[in-house]
Amino acid sequence: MTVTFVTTNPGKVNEAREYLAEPVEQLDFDTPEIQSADLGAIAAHKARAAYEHAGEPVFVDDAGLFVEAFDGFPGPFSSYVHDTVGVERVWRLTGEEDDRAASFRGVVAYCDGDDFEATPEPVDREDRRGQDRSADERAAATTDERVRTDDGDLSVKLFYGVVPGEIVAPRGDGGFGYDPIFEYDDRTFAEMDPDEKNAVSHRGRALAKFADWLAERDTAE
Ligand SMILES: O=c1[nH]c(=O)c2ncn([C@@H]3O[C@H](COP(=O)(O)OP(=O)(O)OP(=O)(O)O)[C@@H](O)[C@H]3O)c2[nH]1
Repeated sequence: MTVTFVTTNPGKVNEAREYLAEPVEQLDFDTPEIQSADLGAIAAHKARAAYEHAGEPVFVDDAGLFVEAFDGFPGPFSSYVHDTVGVERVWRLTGEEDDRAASFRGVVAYCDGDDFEATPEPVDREDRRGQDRSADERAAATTDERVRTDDGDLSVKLFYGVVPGEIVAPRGDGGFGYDPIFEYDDRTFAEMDPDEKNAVSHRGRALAKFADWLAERDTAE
C-alpha cells in the first residue's frame, strides 16, 4: 500500500523512502503550521490539515534542531532560522559557547480519519550526557508513540525520535538542512550515507516506530 507523505522537503522524502517498506509518494503541499514549543502539537495540527487537504491517509513530519546553550532554540523555528540566519551562522553562534550539545528531535504524525487507541511502549532513553531535560524533551523521550486528540478534532498517531549530538564547524556534503553542523559519534550527518544517518537519526527512529505500527496494523486487518 502506498503511503502519502505531505511535505515540501524532498530531503525528508528521501529518508522516508529509505526506511519504509511501502512505496512513499510525496504530496508537495505547504501545510499551515501553528506556533508552539511542542513539536507534537505542531505535527498533529499539520497532519489534520494535510489529511483534510489530501482526502486520503497521510503522514507528516515536524522536526527541529535544539541547541542546549540556547535553551532549545531554534527548535520548532528551525525551518525559519535555516532560511533567515543560515546554517553557517548557527554554527558561529554556537561555536562561541562552551556547551555545544544539541539534539535533533522529530515527530512523524499519521492521520487517516480513524480514531486510534493509545499504546504506550517502553522508554527509549538514549542520552549520552545523561543531563536533565526540559519538560517537553522528557515527555518526548519517555513517549514512543501517543495519540493526540483535542476536543472535536481528528485523532492523530504520533511517533517520536530524538538523537543527541554536538554542533561543529560544517563538514560533509550529504543530507540537508543542518546536517553539516550536527555531529554524532565523530561524524556529521552530512558525512554519513542516508542509511547510516537513518539508523541513528531522529527521523529514522520515528520512522522505525511508524513502520512497525503500519506492519502490525496491516497484519491485524
Ligand atoms: O540537517 C537537518 N537534518 C535533519 O534530519 C533535519 N530534520 C529537520 N531539519 C531541519 O529542521 C527544520 C524542520 O522544519 P519543518 O519540520 O517545518 O520542515 P520543512 O519546513 O523543511 O518541511 P515540511 O515537511 O514542513 O513541509 C528544517 O529547517 C530542516 O532543515 C533537519 N536538518
